[in-house]
Amino acid sequence: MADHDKGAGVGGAAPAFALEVRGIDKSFGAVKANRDVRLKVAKGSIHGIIGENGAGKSTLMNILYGMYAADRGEILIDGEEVKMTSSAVAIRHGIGMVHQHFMLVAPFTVLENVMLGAEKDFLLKDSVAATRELIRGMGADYGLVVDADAKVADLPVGLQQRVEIIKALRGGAKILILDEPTGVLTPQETEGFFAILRALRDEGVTILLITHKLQEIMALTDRVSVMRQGEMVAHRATAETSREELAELMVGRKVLLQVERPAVAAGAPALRVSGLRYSDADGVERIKGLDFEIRAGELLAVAGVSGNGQSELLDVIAGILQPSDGRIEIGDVVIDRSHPRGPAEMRDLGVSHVPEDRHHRGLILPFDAKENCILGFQDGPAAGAGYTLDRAHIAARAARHVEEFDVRPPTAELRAAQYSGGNQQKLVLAREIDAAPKVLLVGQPTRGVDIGAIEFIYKRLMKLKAAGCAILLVSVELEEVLSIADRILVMSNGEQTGLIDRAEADERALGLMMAGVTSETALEAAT
Ligand SMILES: Nc1ncnc2c1ncn2[C@@H]1O[C@H](COP(=O)(O)OP(=O)(O)OP(=O)(O)O)[C@@H](O)[C@H]1O
Repeated sequence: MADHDKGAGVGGAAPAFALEVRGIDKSFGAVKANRDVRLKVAKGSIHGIIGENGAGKSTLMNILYGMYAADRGEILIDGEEVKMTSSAVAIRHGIGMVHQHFMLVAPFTVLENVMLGAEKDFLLKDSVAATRELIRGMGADYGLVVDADAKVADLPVGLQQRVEIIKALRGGAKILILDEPTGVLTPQETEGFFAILRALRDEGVTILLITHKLQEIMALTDRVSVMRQGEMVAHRATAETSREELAELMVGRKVLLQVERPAVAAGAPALRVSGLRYSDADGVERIKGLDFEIRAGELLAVAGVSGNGQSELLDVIAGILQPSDGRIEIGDVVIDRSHPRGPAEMRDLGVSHVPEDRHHRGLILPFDAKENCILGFQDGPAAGAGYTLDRAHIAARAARHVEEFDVRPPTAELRAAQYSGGNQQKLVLAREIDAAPKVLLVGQPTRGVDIGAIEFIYKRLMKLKAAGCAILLVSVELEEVLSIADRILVMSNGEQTGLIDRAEADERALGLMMAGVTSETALEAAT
């Protein structure tokens, strides 16, 4: 085991460990997801767990939470060994977990969700009043403020996450596991979330945080452990390491934390959007008049707090939603209310789409990677004679995607659900980029993706740009927007508050525009 620990135990009494893991092994068929994993987590600390996609982080957390049985190894809580045979056992021992994909019941209220599953326990007596009091207390003590009577479906993701945390803590959890908690949060929500975690730590809660964002590790954690290919390869005190060192420990080589943007001379307009409006089924106007164009070889990034119309913009251009007013032009083809086009027709015009939600839109999780690699392309060369599919073509195509996009494990035989999050994202990107699109629509391309894969995805996007593709990218990550965009469109409440060159932009000005300030005022205020 390559367990080189630096900066541990600086004199004084031996630290108390809330959690200790010894020699955990776990295989899925031939895949060794965890190998002799060892970990010690100090009480009342925030401990980061990092590693590439597929390194085995979620597997380890699922074992700690009793969702998977380890093949071998021990788990100690407060120094006592516990057989984690189910989540109920984990919860009884004070472990709470917030999953990457929330597990709330959308039509229920916050209160109902917090009660769900605990009806028999502490909430049985006078349960509604007790739960209401619990939610109020969590707000007062930790900043987990949320309206108990709001319907979960109506809450922004940041508040839904608070509900998940309240649920995880409701039985008095002392160890909180968070799997990629900020992947879906806006920068503003992330700040609030950090404050909550610090408040919890100050109250003695031990937090295990899985994240791909090294700046979060640096800003928030006390210690950090690195996993690679199923093993724990290093442990560090956060104060004694750097983003660069952590990136290298994770990937096993130096990683470029900056993207090289090739100088591409922009060509003819490939996508033009004028006076675009969209109203949803309830008549609420989500897009309120957008005007922009993207030339061949250009990358336009849409920045904004999520829920400000960006998702709808991608869906309207992809042909999933129809505009209520205005027009879209792809080359010389016009799409408007009287000339609507569906997703298949947009694809035929050369528009590829990497949707924001890979689980619901990008993949069919029970299908294998081969089947997923032809979604939307089943009528092209993948089609065999009559109503059949050309299996040999599909297998070759999937194998190419796996190879070119470095999908791990390197096989197209698994069901999409069995790949780790980042590898699922690579499968979607591979399918859409392989179509050599004229226009690529991408939503949150690096959500849940590790640092090596981010570097790779950016390179592929730059290559596509160099080949003359016009790219429209939606991202809540300002760092991402600033590092890869040529121009930036800012949306706030469905309106276009700015369209500026990247060279003119900085985080402050963008933040102001995202809050609804127009670009002239924002740029002036930022200088
Ligand atoms: N239920 C499963 N069945 C089969 N293989 C699985 C299953 N869950 C995980 N694996 C495999 O185990 C390995 C570790 O996956 P895991 O999800 O733990 O990685 P991770 O570090 O959390 O990755 P990511 O950062 O992408 O979420 C991967 O190779 C994955 O394909």
